[in-house]
Amino acid sequence: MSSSSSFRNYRVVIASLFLPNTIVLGTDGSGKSTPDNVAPRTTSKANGLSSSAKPKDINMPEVVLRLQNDKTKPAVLSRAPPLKSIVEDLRDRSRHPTGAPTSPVNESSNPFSKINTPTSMSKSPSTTDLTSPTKGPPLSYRIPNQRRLRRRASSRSLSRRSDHAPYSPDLDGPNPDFHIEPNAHCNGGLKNAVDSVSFSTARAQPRKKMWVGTLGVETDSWSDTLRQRTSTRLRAGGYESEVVWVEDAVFEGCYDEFCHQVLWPALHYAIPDAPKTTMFYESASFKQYVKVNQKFADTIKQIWREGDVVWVNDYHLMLLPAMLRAAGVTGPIGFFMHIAFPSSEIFRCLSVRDKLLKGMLGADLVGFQTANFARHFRQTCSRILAVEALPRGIQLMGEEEGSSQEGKGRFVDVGVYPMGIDVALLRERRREPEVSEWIAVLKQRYAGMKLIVGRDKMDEIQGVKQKIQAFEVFLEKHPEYQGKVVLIQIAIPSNAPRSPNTATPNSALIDQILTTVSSINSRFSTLTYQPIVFLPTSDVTYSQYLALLTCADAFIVTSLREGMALRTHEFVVLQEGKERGKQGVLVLSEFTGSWSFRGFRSCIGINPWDKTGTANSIYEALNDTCSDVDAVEGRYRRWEELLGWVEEQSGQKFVTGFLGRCSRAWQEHQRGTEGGNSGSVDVLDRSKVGRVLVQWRHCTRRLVLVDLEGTLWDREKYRFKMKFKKDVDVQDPGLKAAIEILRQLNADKRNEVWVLSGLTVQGALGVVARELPDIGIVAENGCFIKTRTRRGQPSQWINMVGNLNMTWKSSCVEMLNYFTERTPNSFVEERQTSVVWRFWTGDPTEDSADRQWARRQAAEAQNHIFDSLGERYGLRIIPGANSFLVIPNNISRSTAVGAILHPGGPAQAPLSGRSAWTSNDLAMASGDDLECVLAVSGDEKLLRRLNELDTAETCSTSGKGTDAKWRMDRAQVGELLTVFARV
Ligand SMILES: O=P(O)(O)OC[C@H]1O[C@H](O[C@H]2O[C@H](CO)[C@@H](O)[C@H](O)[C@H]2O)[C@H](O)[C@@H](O)[C@@H]1O
Repeated sequence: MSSSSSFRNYRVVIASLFLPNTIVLGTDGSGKSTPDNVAPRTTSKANGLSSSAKPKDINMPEVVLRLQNDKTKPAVLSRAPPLKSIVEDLRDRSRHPTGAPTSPVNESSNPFSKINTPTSMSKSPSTTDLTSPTKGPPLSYRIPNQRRLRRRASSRSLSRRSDHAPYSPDLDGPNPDFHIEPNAHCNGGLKNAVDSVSFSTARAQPRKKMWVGTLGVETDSWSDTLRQRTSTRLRAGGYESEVVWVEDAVFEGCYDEFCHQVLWPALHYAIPDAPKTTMFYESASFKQYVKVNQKFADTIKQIWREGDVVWVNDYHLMLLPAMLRAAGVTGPIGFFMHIAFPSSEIFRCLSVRDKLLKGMLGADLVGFQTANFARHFRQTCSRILAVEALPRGIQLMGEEEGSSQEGKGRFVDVGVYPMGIDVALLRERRREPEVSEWIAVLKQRYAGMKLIVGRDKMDEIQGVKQKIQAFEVFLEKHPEYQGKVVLIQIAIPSNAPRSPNTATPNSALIDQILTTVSSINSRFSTLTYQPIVFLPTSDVTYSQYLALLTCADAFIVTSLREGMALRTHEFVVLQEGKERGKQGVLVLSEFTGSWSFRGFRSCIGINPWDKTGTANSIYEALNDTCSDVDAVEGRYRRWEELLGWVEEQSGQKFVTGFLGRCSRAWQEHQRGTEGGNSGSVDVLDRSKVGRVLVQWRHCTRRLVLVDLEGTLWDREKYRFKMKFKKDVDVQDPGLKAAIEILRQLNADKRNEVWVLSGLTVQGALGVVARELPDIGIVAENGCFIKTRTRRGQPSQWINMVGNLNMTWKSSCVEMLNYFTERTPNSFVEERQTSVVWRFWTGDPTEDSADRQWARRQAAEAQNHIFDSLGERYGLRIIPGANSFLVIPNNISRSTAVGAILHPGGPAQAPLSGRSAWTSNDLAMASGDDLECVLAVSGDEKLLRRLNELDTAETCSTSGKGTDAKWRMDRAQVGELLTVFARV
């Protein structure tokens, strides 16, 4: 695949831990199984919307809730039970000691009730009937000790069919029945976003997709035949899924332990509570994590074909990109992190930090939900792996200077791709009659009351405890709201471990939350009022959920950290159609991805750690009586702004933006890879130089621009040999050889030679200037230009940056002195307008602990300088293998060359009254006679700029990704320039 046109037909392989659909053994509710030879349910597309058969999990990214089947819908709704008093309710409960919910929801028909909800919650007296605000948990309710939330505990179990007649699948039989159902565990946000994109019609969009993932059920006991039959069924059109088969125990170690107990908290910035949580940052289950990732790599390798784009999703698969590369996947690979990414100070606590980062860096593009997460990732890579972090991504160093692989590093793009929802589909869903019916029921039940709604996972990260506590403070501070406001909190089971004997932090937390809920309810309840209604997700249908969001006066998210928070986007859309100014208010934690977008600043932001502040915000959200025109208008405008952003940041934009960039990044990286597949950047060597010489030979005017150190002159080698003694450069035979080549080039009157350097005007450049007075020199990366001597006019050094604020230099040197003290044999080189830190003066090919230490120090130093001075003074840092340079942003060789080429530029030679370049020949100013430019440089910016000239032959010597027309091996620069000098 060498051109972008190939991408019009590409297939996207979406790797995500769970497939969108799963296999359930036995027949479905209607007694049907899914025959092997019948076409699967198809997903028809109309206006880009999925109209796949129900039940479907639309816009439920945080947990998959399903529509209830027909049994639960209008018939029940239209006969909603009469409003009962708490006395009646308690009487009912005493008749039904299990506390089984009496809501219209037919729980048995909700297959997710047995998956996402622990028995302890789904059957506990804490569950309550949505339609009855007066009902609730008995005040003394507590979770029994043995209860634990086991998020996926039953997910891989075969006993999911409790809603039907007992079923014992005959797994040994030749053809056990099975059917296909939506997978409760798949990332609903991702699935909805992918489904919102047309994979067949649009140009420059993927034509096909293939999901790769696990089923989310236990499969150890499945025969090979059953595996084959189910794999074949899911592969077919309509499902387009490839199953990754993982042993149950391996999956459990990977998912329940490593993902949920190590990665989940760490990536959400949770500090280990050592020594209580011994497994927090170090876990033997990493081995299982590796195995699961490897299974994915093996499976993808089998189906991967040229032209595919592989899209790896989320923290469960951080090792996969590098494994795919190792397995020989040569096409584009993208990695998207759906959850948060912490600062390096937290990430560095993970014992397997290097492996995880290197795994992700196997991708061409690594995407995050917010700029902060992306920045953390870049800094973490730079600090932990000592690689170069640039605003656009990570430059991997490749091999060290001097080795045969020197400079052959790879670039990994890092970008921000905020996830969004499928707004059109949500609107379609809310128009369904049962949603309206539930809206009517809720309005009647909660008439005269303010409704606050929340839906969160029951773990430390999503801050339910903080929310409940803040709500209590609110009721205390504003007694006028007692009896008038209800918080309906939908609880998603948390990521608790499976081990039956472990008392987990989560079970303690849930205990704490439910105790607090009980205590608040006992404090503020009356005969007809209960302030908090606590519901497990399994007790809420999707229609009820949409109705709740529609009726809510406020929606509150108190996450302590979160990747995005798409439920808030749903809330915003569902406020549509309300009377102007009556839209509900969003109260949103500042620590969510959603909050970090400008478009979301119209909500009420809260710090969830600040209970009083949150309580005040609840008051603010509810107290907006909309009585005066300004308030009405203000409320409406705020909601309108939120809606604008939700529409703008759609799921479709997320998918097409990420995949489009991933393909382009891969193409760019191909160009930058020596001998890359695209073949678009040829190596200019002896065999090909003839192609350039054809034109060169006939030019009467040639501009030669060549980098000195690192390109024409291997300075470091000699300096190392001479132990970096002062003024050693001027005696270097390599410098003399370089001067000789420049002399030969300059001897031809048709050539105007310019040397480009990062060195100061003294030292080596002083020697060049003395030996070759009539060539031009750019020193200190563009800070100084020495004009050429021609026609008797003396040359002179021009300061290009006389007006620049250089106060940053002393602070920078001070910081570097600190690092120098800790890094043996390092030193600071202060230049006029830049500072260099040489952190390694030993053997450049050495890979010792000392050198690694020096590189880590360098990464650390770069980050300190960048964070404290970079933005303030507009500095950039250019890292090298053994040193890095700190220089103002607006100084570059490219700018200097611009000044040389531009007649009115600052390099205008004062004596000639013309620009440095045109001083020799006015005709050049018009470009008429500018027949040929030869540029040999490692400066990509400069080469790109020169590419704009038709007559330029640009050659990159950096070994990195390049837009130059040619690549040139540094070792051959002298020899090739001699060829040019002779023609
Ligand atoms: O619980 P897991 O199976 O380990 O999955 C983690 C969560 O993934 C999804 O949420 C994340 O992605 C969402 C969409 O990009 C984003 O809005 C959210 O903030 C992320 O946490 C999934 O929706 C959750 O149910 C999973 O718990």
